[in-house]
Amino acid sequence: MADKLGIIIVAAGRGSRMGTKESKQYLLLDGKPIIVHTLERFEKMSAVEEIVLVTGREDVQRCRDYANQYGLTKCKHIIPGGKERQDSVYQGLLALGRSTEWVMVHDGVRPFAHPDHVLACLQRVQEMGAAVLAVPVKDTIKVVGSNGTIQSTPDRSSLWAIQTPQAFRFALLLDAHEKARQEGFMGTDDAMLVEWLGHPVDVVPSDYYNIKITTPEDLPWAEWILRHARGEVSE
Ligand SMILES: Nc1ccn([C@@H]2O[C@H](COP(=O)(O)OP(=O)(O)OP(=O)(O)O)[C@@H](O)[C@H]2O)c(=O)n1
Ligand SMILES: C[C@](O)(CO)[C@H](O)COP(=O)(O)O
Repeated sequence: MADKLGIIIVAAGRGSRMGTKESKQYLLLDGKPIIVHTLERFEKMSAVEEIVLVTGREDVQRCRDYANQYGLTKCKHIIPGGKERQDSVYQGLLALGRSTEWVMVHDGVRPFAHPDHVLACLQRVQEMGAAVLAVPVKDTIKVVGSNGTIQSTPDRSSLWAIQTPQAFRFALLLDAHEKARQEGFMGTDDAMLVEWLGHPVDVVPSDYYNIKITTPEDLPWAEWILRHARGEVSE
């Protein structure tokens, strides 16, 4: 990719569903903070030149120390985030600046995005302007009403669980964020803001190892994925 590509890694959340005193992105996985595992994945990719890490205001210095300790030389900006994930991504966009052509947004608590899938996403975004990783859902999904009964069963063949990274033409994502801020529209991912603008978003197949570490039962699963990636356990 010849044009300027910026990576935003958001890690300013509190991890309330994890329920630990320490925010989940700093919990240790094989002796290393989860956020460092995630950053190392992107640091190793030759297509990646510049990473913006968005953290809690109180964690900026800690993250600077990690960047030095673990040799994360591509982590060029470490900045404070906002109240919601969407606010944190917006701060990342401002830090990258308008000379950026392409941007990829990734959750700091998704340490296992496969480099081949990240590259596939980068290829697709150049054709489509917006591309996200995803996997087909494995369960039957129901829409449940406030009275606790099933309202409907969407056709599973069209349901995908959306992951990160999510890649966009920079100007498109900035426009989506600025309009959403003006109109008070909130989305749980960046694709949602771009969809809201009416722009198509391409879905790039990923794998089920690219989990978001969200609740306590994800931690032993994450340890297993790490060992599996190193060839220490079989399927
Ligand atoms: N204000 C926020 C909220 C979330 N995130 C980041 O967005 C990613 C995905 O969010 P999620 O898993 O929901 O993290 P938390 O918001 O920390 O978790 P919870 O919702 O359980 O509090 C995480 O890397 C998280 O740190 C962020 O940068 N800024
Ligand atoms: C961006 C995301 O990881 C895509 O699956 C997800 O939407 C984040 O949502 P959460 O509400 O912060 O878990």
